[in-house]
Amino acid sequence: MATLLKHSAKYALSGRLARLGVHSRHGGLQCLQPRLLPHQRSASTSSKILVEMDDSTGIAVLTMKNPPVNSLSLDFLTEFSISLEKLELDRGCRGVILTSALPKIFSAGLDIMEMYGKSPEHCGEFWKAVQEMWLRLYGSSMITIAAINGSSPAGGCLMALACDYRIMAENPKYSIGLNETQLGIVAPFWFKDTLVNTVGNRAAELSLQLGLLYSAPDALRTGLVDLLVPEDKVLSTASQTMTQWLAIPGENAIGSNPRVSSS
Ligand SMILES: CCCCCCCCCCCCC/C=C/C(=O)SCCNC(=O)CCNC(=O)[C@H](O)C(C)(C)COP(=O)(O)OP(=O)(O)OC[C@H]1O[C@@H](n2cnc3c(N)ncnc32)[C@H](O)[C@@H]1OP(=O)(O)O
Repeated sequence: MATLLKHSAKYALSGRLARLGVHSRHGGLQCLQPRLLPHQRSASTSSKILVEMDDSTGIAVLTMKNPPVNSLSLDFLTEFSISLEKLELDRGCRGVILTSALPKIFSAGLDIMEMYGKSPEHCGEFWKAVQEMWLRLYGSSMITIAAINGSSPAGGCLMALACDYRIMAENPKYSIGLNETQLGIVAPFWFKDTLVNTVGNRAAELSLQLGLLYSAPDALRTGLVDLLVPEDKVLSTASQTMTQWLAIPGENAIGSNPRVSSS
């Protein structure tokens, strides 16, 4: 029942998502290997996204590679949503790890150049693409883990928040948060809701009103991220964590998520 509710809530998020249908990708218990063996891997790449799929575990690593800072441009967002949709349609894919190929940056958030001096039509298309990215990630029927290996302000933080679990590099130079207020912007309500659902009301109020960017230790204390690990362990820890989540029987890890399920 919980699973069905999760599915119906999730697919109600977007008419386009409804096309994906309700099917189970989370079969019984499996013994999963955290490491990817070369012969079991497949990779697909677009210019800004690399997807590496391990068929033996059902774990895909989606790596953002849009230098210099993985800003969320219209092109990037389009490629991102297409990549995620392909994984969603792949019944063999059960979990996605989201990470960055760039040193020091997870994502700088929305591409500022997409919002400056552009036509209303372009802004509308861009905004739709931002919403689509969030809907696909937040409403995914796969387990999603953000492997945050760099700074992640504003829309970059939203991406991480839209995942089921967040693992961040314990580098004192990295920061994360919905800092829109500091930029003279009010974070849209669904940015706010995603934050509230993660850190609770009071922490979200302070965070949004002051436009706080948290250091990695403060992000952990606030609950913005779930785990800090040394920088070179972010991806391997994400892989191990994913294996644990995918070992939860049936669809219970997904179905018991309160953000999309009411029983
Ligand atoms: C119905 C229609 C409605 C339409 C409405 C549409 C608009 C709606 C608006 C509402 C939006 C609300 C929510 C907003 C969310 C956002 O995400 S806004 C973006 C917020 N992000 C930032 O402000 C990030 C700013 N950047 C940084 O803090 C730093 O750059 C960094 C990421 C920490 C990296 O620092 P560092 O390594 O020191 O690199 P830099 O030298 O600073 O930058 C390198 C180059 O990258 C460019 N750049 C940085 N961030 C962005 C970005 N967000 N977009 C585009 N470009 C970016 C930077 O300018 C540098 O470029 P060059 O000078 O050319 O090298």
